[in-house]
Amino acid sequence: MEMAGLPYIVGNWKMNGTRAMLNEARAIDRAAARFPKVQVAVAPPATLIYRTRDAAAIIGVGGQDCHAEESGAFTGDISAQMLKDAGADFTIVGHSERRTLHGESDADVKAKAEAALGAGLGVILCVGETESQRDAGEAETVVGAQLEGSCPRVDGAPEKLSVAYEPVWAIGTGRVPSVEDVAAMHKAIRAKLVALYGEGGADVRILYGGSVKADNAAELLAVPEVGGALVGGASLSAESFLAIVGAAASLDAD
Ligand SMILES: O=C[C@H](O)COP(=O)(O)O
Repeated sequence: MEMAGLPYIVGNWKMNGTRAMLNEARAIDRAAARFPKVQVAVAPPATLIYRTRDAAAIIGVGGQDCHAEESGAFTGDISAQMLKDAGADFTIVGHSERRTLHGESDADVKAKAEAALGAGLGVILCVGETESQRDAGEAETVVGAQLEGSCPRVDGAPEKLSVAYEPVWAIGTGRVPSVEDVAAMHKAIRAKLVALYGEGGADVRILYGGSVKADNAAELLAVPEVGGALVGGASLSAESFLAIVGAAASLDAD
């Protein structure tokens, strides 16, 4: 379900949610019908993908990670084909929590992104600098290198690819970069995507993620080259997530 051009608001539930969370998914799905100019999706834990797909008619449903191989002796892992089979439309890859806590390299992330595209999934590829990298003035260099190393190189890659810029220091902290810093980084990401993919790189959606809430969403989503948001904590209740979806819808109406 690719709807390039529309703001893309994606909830990453991380390791949160048992079946009771399906009520939130249903509420998000029902409300999404009121916002046809916003593409809405959630990435529940893998255990809930099938049920979320079953409970929701309109919104996209995605995984939070996948293995690069299709099948095999990889205890605890889930392949892109399995996500697709469970009803996923897309998967997140390269989230900083995977890069940091699971030691995933750019090469690992690239292989995962290519596997996901090969399985017919959309991909949200995450990049972002740490606080010390930003303080050292290295943020754009670090993010540029992450993109070089982890962007998928397969035919038609850009069509199903989104990039999420998530400064590590803004995730779950309540801190967000200034709109100027977001604008500068998204501009740099756009230039890198065009360098990597040519014309197709101009259409890749670039999401912002990191402490997006109802009260800052409109300001962040209005920044040039911000094509949506990857939302963690505020996506865990339909009410707070829908406030962000509503902010995206109002921008479109302006
Ligand atoms: O994938 C989502 C991000 O890590 C942002 O999380 P957060 O909205 O809780 O800061």
